[in-house]
Amino acid sequence: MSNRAAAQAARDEQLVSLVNAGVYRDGRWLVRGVDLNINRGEVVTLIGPNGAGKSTTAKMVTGVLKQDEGSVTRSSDMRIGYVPQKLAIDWTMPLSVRRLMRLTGSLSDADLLDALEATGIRHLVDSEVRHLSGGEFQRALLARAIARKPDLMVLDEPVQGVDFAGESALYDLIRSIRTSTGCGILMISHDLHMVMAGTDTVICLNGHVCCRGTPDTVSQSADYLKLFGNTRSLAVYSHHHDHTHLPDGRVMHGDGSITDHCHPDDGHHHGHDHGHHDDHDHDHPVHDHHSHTHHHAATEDRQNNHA
Ligand SMILES: Nc1ncnc2c1ncn2[C@@H]1O[C@H](COP(=O)(O)OP(=O)(O)OP(=O)(O)O)[C@@H](O)[C@H]1O
Repeated sequence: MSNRAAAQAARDEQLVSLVNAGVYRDGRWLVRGVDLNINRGEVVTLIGPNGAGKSTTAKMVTGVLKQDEGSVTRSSDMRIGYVPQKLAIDWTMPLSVRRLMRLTGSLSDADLLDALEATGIRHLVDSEVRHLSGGEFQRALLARAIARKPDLMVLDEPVQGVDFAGESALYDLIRSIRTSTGCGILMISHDLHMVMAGTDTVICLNGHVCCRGTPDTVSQSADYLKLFGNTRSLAVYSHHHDHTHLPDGRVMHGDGSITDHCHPDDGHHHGHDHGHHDDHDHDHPVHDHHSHTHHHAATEDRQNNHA
């Protein structure tokens, strides 16, 4: 059986499932009411603005954060490869790609070189990490994750610091990793951008699930168009939230009107009692929250070192 057929055949195998999952910290819900399944061979992308709960949701998936309500079920022997948004690395110290690959555990030379080969940077194995370009660095992080042959890859902003052409190449690479290994992939992105093309399922978060579906379904759905604009190209390539969560939990829409919910009559708030989402203080658009600054610190450091 070809790799592709094998990946296809295994598609029904569910790797992780979140049902009505939420995380409550410091007196508020960071994210709530998340339903999410990832099957083997499937690419699921979380989109949404800063502070929307994308990383928090990914951490529930990996088990780094435990949900405060709802359920999270993981396939028992699942291996997870995580590509973080930032790395706590001292960029003033010399660090080769080879050592970067082994920072989190031992790895045979063969597996190490195979992974670098798969991401197209085998020739850089002895290069200094701080001298890598943005795209090469992201490839090194991807290689580090796939070297351990994960069942599920979680990629937090995999194209940051990468130019437009490099971004397209990286998404191609991520898709090819999915096809050749059959792993499931959870990606996080700030906006739809190019991520749409290679994604099976898009879940848009804004403290809760705003909308979801295949890229085509999402970009053509009345709900999506209502939320994000009414031209398809705009819908696919740029993602605008047309509402602001006020500190008191109510929602101000683009036209200035204020309601208790983002889109009270369109059926997104399914099943559970989501009304109480908006009873909490999730003022996404206004907080310049520490985690964002924190997350990007290493990238900025790295870029400074490149400068
Ligand atoms: N451990 C924590 N304790 C308290 N608050 C937290 C914690 N982790 C994250 N937050 C807050 O939860 C909210 C969601 O954060 P999260 O990192 O999930 O957002 P995000 O969608 O990934 O954002 P970005 O695009 O900026 O990375 C933010 O307001 C953040 O400050």
